[in-house]
Amino acid sequence: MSGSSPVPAVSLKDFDTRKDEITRQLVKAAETAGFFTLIDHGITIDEINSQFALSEAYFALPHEVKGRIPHDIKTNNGWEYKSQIRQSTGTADQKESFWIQRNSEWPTDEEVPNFRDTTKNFMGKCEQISKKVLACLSIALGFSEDHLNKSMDVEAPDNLTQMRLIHYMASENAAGTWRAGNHTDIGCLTLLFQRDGEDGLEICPGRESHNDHAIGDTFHPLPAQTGPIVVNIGDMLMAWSDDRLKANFHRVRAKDVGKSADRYSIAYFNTGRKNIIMQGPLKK
Ligand SMILES: O=C(O)CCC(=O)C(=O)O
Ligand SMILES: [Fe+2]
Repeated sequence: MSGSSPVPAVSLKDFDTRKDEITRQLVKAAETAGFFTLIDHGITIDEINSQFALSEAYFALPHEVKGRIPHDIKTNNGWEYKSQIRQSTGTADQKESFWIQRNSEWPTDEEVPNFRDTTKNFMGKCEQISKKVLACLSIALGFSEDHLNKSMDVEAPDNLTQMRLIHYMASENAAGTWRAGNHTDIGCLTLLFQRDGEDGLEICPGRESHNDHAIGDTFHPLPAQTGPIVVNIGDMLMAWSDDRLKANFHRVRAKDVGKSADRYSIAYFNTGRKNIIMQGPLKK
């Protein structure tokens, strides 16, 4: 690991002609750190900033308005406030978040102008990028190029892929609390957007051995940058690759001592279809 980022940056430039090289880079990172960043992915800084502006506008709404769509685990849609308790910490993450799927209920244009159209468009771009990565990983695993994407069809009514807007509230002397406790992602592949200066994400890449929830293991900060997309392998893809691709632990911290400003992040969780059975190459 070197430089300011503990994970490799992979460029998607000229994807069609560089697919073999990109595949090699992606699979190497996915087999070790379980994390990489994507650059030249086609979403502009303006588009990313606009999506974050909508997220800030949404979270600035009064609790009564956000509570109009409460988080529902059956629909994967809605707002939660300091409610997610991680197994690793047993305490609630110090954050609020809004979960959305394509067929979700959305804030109205009066509540947050253009929220729905802009966010749907942004989700569509995340889907296109995810498709490229999943095509490469399918090939690397010895499957046909469309193997992983077949389980992902976002138009299918049983698709569970979702976007999550996250807001970590400003805090002071946060020792003993977590913005997001140690965890691996349960889905297939996560795309995460951060903004310059809003650090706090820490990852635990390439552990040779691990203990429960990676407590006591070494975590490395992954500096926040507007532009590069942080991508990580989730538990599903680890299973579907017979453990070859690694779902690694990560967490988000505020400063133990002193003030931490608000932090916003946007995660796109490729989760796949509920009614499709997937197996790894060894058909275990
Ligand atoms: O907000 C972040 O940077 C990470 C969020 C995360 O890991 C998650 O929601 O699964
Ligand atoms: Fe995560």
